[in-house]
Amino acid sequence: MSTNQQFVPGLDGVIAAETAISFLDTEQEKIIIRGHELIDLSQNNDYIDVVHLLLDGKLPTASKKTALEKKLTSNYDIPDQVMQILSLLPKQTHPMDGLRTGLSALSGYDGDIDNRSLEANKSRAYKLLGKLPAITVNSFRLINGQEVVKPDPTLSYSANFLYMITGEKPTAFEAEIFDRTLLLYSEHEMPNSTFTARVIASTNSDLYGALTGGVASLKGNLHGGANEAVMYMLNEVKTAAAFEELIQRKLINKEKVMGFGHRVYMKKMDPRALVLKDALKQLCEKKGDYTLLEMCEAGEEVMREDKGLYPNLDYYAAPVYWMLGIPIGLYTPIFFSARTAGLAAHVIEQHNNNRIFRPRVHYIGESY
Ligand SMILES: CC(=O)SCCNC(=O)CCNC(=O)[C@H](O)C(C)(C)COP(=O)(O)OP(=O)(O)OC[C@H]1O[C@@H](n2cnc3c(N)ncnc32)[C@H](O)[C@@H]1OP(=O)(O)O
Ligand SMILES: O=C([O-])CC(=O)C(=O)O
Repeated sequence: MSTNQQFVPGLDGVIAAETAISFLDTEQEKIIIRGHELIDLSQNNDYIDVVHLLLDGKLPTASKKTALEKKLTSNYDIPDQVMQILSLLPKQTHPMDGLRTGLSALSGYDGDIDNRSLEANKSRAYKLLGKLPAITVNSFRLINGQEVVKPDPTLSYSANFLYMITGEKPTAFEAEIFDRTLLLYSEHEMPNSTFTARVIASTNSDLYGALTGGVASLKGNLHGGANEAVMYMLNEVKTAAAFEELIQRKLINKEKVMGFGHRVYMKKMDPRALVLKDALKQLCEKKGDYTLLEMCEAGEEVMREDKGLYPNLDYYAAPVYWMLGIPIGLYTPIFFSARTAGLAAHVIEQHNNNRIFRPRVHYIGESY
């Protein structure tokens, strides 16, 4: 027995929601976030602006921005018991699983968890965004047997995040590049993790549960996990020629090359990747060492010529994070942390106009 609907593997091209949050306009090659172009935002605005845009619907005025920064800073603290839970995790725990555990544990500290009103959800989202850098960094540190690091509220949101990661106060240049990566990762229409979060939210479940599911989705290397996979691949060799060979070998072995391809931009470069390629160039220039850029460009060329495939954001995020001195295990958790703004906006939108997701199947089992 089957329904009359056509089955589309991977739901390729299927419309899953009506949204006012974002849209990948492939015809005009624009990533639209609430009417603004993400690439323009990455040149003229910072992550905090985009957080406000996603959650409050418009870019902030100067005073709203200051208020938002204060709101985030005042929510930096993590309950000690959550840190204790994280300290009990075995050291082979994947950093994304550490983050997932910490995020999930925070739900028990929300005294208003059953309140799904717009205001309650928004306030919850901002509180979580305040806590995410400390949860992300300290879950990683505790799993690795390192001391917990406390946030520095005198720094900007992104500078503090980077400071907690590296243990050193970043230069303005480093903080700005890191901020740009957060901004570019903040929202991207209907990737697997957003769909996951919306599906969970559609049962009237809460933001913590929806986000926790989002972490699990983002961990996979076909999605967010690709950024760390790219860096492991780059670290396998030392020169552009060797990297070219490595990629060619992977293609001969019919392996997927991480950081390439995209469901929506399969035959074009992800516009966000170009921005981070430029950031990598700037970082190489500062260091006076262009090796990583040369390797990435060599990989890009082989993939374009041999497969007609182009880099996605993760391909250039990886070497940028490497050059900022960020441990590889934190690449995907940072992606999630930045994406929390977009995911929360989607969960709020789903709660505000909800119908439970419940698709059908084509049955191909035993006859009956
Ligand atoms: C920020 C992000 O999350 S971006 C995505 C990050 N993920 C990655 O970089 C992982 C590598 N890329 C991929 O696996 C895919 O391109 C995805 C998951 C991003 C998109 O998947 P889909 O839209 O389902 O495309 P699908 O996997 O069917 O690929 C279509 C064809 O291109 C090939 N292809 C796609 N990506 C790659 C790749 N990275 N390396 C080699 N071949 C690839 C496939 O083998 C397939 O070829 P075929 O038609 O000959 O079988
Ligand atoms: O859109 C997608 O499928 C994946 C992606 O690039 C993202 O989540 O940023």
